[in-house]
Amino acid sequence: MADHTYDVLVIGSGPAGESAAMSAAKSNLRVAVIESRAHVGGNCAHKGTIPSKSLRHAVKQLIRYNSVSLFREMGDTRWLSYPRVLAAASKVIPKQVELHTEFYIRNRVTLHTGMASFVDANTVNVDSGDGAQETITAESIIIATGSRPYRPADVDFSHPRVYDSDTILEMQHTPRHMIIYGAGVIGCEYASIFSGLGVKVDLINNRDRLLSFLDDEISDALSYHLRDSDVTVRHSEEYESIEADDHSVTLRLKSGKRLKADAILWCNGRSGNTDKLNLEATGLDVDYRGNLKVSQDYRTSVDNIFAVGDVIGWPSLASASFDQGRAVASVITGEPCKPVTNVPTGIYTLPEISSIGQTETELTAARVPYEVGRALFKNTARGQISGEDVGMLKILFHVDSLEILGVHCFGAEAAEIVHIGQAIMSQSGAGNTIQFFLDTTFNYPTMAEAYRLAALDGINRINRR
Ligand SMILES: Cc1cc2nc3c(=O)[nH]c(=O)nc-3n(C[C@H](O)[C@H](O)[C@H](O)COP(=O)(O)OP(=O)(O)OC[C@H]3O[C@@H](n4cnc5c(N)ncnc54)[C@H](O)[C@@H]3O)c2cc1C
Ligand SMILES: NC(=O)c1ccc[n+]([C@@H]2O[C@H](COP(=O)([O-])OP(=O)(O)OC[C@H]3O[C@@H](n4cnc5c(N)ncnc54)[C@H](O)[C@@H]3O)[C@@H](O)[C@H]2O)c1
Repeated sequence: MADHTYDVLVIGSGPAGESAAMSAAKSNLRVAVIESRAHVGGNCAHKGTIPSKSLRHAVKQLIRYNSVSLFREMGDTRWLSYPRVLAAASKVIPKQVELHTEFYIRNRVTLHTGMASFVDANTVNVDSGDGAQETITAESIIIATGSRPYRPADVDFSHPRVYDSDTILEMQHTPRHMIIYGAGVIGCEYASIFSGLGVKVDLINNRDRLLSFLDDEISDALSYHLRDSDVTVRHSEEYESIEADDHSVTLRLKSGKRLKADAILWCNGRSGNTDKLNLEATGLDVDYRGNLKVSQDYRTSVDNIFAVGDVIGWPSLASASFDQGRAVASVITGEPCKPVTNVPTGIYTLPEISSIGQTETELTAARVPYEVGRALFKNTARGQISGEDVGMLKILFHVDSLEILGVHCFGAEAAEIVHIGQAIMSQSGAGNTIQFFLDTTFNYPTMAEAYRLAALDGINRINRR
């Protein structure tokens, strides 16, 4: 049994754990990371963000090949199987692992491979699974163990027709018809992926509209485009039972409906990875989803134990997890903590969706006098040239001060485009104004032109009053 002592011990090597470890190491602290998987990168690189975005990219390329008339001179439209697209998409994972492994080497962060469990508030046992055990002590411990798909006990996930967002990355055939249960971000993204491959999709939503945190117009646009891609969205439904046999899977809904398909993808929620940590040894409690509660500076109720990333719940994004990791390292090194707020939304459906700031519904409820400036991608030169002309940029701004209050976008590269608006919104005082887009010369033709068009549209609406 080996013993090690560090200033900071991080459990988990996803975006939250990695950025906490690298930040602490750069402040000359002795840092170690424990990771149960053989490779670093977390669920982000192996099961979540990276494989799903890579799959979606491959599908998008296929759709493009099949829809652009110029390519017809090279041959007929093509169909690719899910395993084939998956194989192409999976190539990015080892590249990610290599990239992230280098960070540990360069920053002299020691990596221990095995399952971590607490012995006490400063001591963690690492079980490598082959009988070897290590004991590690550290002054500060950061829990960054992430999350996994939530699996209700009455659904048989061992059946080869029943998948969740982890096991779908092992599916070795292409269903003709798929049910996606849960229309959160993961469900909507996979609905785009499978419908893009020509799979008939039934998307079951527990709520009465898709992604209800989005601006209504954007949510409606997503519904329209999913329908247009042969996805049947069923709102306000809940499952009664899921039964699978050799030939099909049957989903019974509480409303009395019965749906049959070749496979079902369960996308209804996630649970924090805390069950293996032996938290009893520290006195820490978790909520019913296995998540830890932290204060503004990411400290748990035990003074030297911190938690960041998916294991603390909302917003459960890789983007936010990276920043939470850096923030917690600054707390440990005694610097002021910058809590991670104002996180943009980037949803990689087809079409892509992204937003920052308030929605029309929120502004109306708060009685803020606002105006809307819109630009349709089909009216931009870049959109017309690229053929990616489905989409819209919408800027919400205060009618008196012209302060930008929200930016909502759907269409090609929406997740990139939103950052221009975010940069202006983050300017203090009079720096945050829609006027910026009228006073600044942008490259042409670019999708950024949509900001100028939207600003002109908005200002013209005010001038017409
Ligand atoms: C399908 C899908 C798509 C997504 N797409 C996006 C996206 O487009 N953009 C975005 O910003 N976010 C996205 N997310 C969310 C994003 O992946 C997560 O927010 C992010 O991975 C959380 O990072 P983390 O560091 O908290 O944990 P994770 O990435 O979950 O990593 C935690 C690590 O801890 C390890 N671990 C767990 N328990 C122990 C233990 N006891 N001992 C040792 N090691 C342990 C795990 O093996 C894992 O490697 C997506 C998620 C999913 C599922
Ligand atoms: N592009 C992106 O940014 C992106 C892509 C995919 C996933 N994600 C992140 O992954 C997270 C999970 O997404 P999702 O679509 O699975 O779920 P979701 O958070 O939208 O939840 C779906 C449903 O499951 C329920 N639920 C969640 N956890 C549960 C639990 N442990 N027990 C019981 N019910 C539970 C929720 O209340 C909701 O009704 C999201 O928070 C999202 O931010 C982000």
